[in-house]
Amino acid sequence: IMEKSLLYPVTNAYREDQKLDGLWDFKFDPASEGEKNGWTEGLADPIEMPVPASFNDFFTDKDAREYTGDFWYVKKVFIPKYFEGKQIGLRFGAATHRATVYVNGQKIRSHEGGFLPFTADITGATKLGEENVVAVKINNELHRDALPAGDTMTLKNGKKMAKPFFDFYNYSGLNRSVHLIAIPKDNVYDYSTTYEVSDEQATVHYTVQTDAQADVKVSLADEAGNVVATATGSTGDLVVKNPTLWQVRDAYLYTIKIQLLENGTVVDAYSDEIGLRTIEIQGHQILVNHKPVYLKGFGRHEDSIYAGRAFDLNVERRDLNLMKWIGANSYRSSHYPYDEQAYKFADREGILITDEVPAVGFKMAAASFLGGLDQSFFDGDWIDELYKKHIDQVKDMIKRDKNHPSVLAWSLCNEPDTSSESAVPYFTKLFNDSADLDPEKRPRTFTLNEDDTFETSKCLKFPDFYLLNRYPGWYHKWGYEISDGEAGLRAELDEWKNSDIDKPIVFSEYGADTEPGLHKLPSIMWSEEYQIELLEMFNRVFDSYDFIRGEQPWNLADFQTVEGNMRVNGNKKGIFTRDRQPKAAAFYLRKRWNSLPLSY
Ligand SMILES: CCCN1C[C@@H](O)[C@H](O)[C@@H](C(=O)O)C1
Repeated sequence: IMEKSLLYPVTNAYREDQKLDGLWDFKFDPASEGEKNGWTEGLADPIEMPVPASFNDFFTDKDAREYTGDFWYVKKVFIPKYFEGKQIGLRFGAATHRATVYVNGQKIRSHEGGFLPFTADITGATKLGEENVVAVKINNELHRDALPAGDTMTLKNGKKMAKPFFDFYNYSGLNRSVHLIAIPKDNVYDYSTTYEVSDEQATVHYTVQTDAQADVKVSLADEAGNVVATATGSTGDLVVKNPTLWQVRDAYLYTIKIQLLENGTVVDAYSDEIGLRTIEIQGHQILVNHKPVYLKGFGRHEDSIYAGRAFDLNVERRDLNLMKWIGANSYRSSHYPYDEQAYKFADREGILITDEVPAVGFKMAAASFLGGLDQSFFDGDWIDELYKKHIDQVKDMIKRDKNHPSVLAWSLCNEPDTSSESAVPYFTKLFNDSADLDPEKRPRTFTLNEDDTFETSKCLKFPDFYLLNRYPGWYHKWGYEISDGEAGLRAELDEWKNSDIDKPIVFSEYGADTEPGLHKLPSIMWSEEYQIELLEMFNRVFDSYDFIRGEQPWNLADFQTVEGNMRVNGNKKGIFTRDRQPKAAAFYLRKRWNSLPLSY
């Protein structure tokens, strides 16, 4: 059935894709009475709610902005007669954090996980040539056995409140587009590619997945549309002479075209843009097309004013221009998989992405920083249930994103508690169960925070390269003490240097909250001058160790978090403000990064 496909929707001679963006009827359901009261057929006195968007920041009253629990979206959708004989589906880019889909009052399916797509097969529930009622019940509560990890508490006044174990606001809703799709009964439900490249020749080993008894024809066209290779069969090789490889900050995209034929007649087709390139880790080096790459970039968030965590192509265009302006070549999709369009954009711009699942907050220390307990997260009784959701979302992330040239690596967790032995069985399973998911076998890793050093982490054997999150100069040894912070950082890196570990290290987080426009001579914390001094300290250290192969300060831009005495209307570690304007550090980093080779 179509629900197993995560292929991005397309419109062509055999398939149709209609975006259902716009205003939906919306209503909170604090008593979870929606089904009982017939909300699957329509909402009484609804609010008009934009999709895609988080609902939170549209509201003027705090109960609505902070609302935690069930809520409904309902929309009348006309389904044309010419969909007759096709498989008809609703494809959700993301429903945060869990959803149940109804059509004309009939329950179709549920889905858990607010940052990855799913399709509801509505073929049997639709009336063709008429309006159909689509109803989606969403819940945005946080739990320790779900991703991203947190708690949901009930206040004395009976209202629920999200308690995230992570440092980004629990923006919720239909944060990405909903698509009405129609595909042939006999269809391509997935494909994958692996590569061998040299300057003289590139080979694309492809595999096409279909349940149909059909012939498969595959062709590869260059940017001018010239067919450069063809093949037949559900697996095969496309050989390209004198290929134009996909390079970092110098992208080139070919179009792979897949056709299904029955008795010589094409019954389905699917095209996609791919890049001919390889990714390897060799010793301390990260290689793209067999050449070392040095990562310059950021941790990011899908975050902007008005629509919260909605994917916004306008913001993505601006962010990629900022990254090009500053000399970046990469970013981490912290702390969750982003909308597919972000990867397509990065494919075109030659930007490398470390793709991260929302396995964030797996650390009670973070929780205690945010109000949780102080114990090893992996000793919790919630671990078995959590693991099921965790590996399920790793599988979906890799299945969804595996064909993007921009994807460099998979980050399977952000800052887990790896200093306790109880993390080892969890990570053993996680790395065993994820070993064969990516046909290209790209590197897998997770971020290590201050408590998880060379000395203390029990899980250093798992990552293919290391992502270090380090905050001397901010969360410890800050201000005038930063010289001790530098000494401590050097001491730890000397341990890595003197160890037998021969894998690359990328600094995936470091930074200072900075209030734009705050200037002080000499510097103080929160001033723009201090943010630069902190970056200068880290860069002095990076330039002292040749196994450090990437620098990705936190964060590209300021972003929203829970309110708290440690946050001034969100996290201000941005090199750019939330409205994407430069702090002084942006000009400092641009100077440094443009003095390094563009992409290597
Ligand atoms: C020490 C925790 C690691 N890191 C996670 C990230 O999500 C936060 O925004 C960042 C910070 O606190 O600025 C810290």
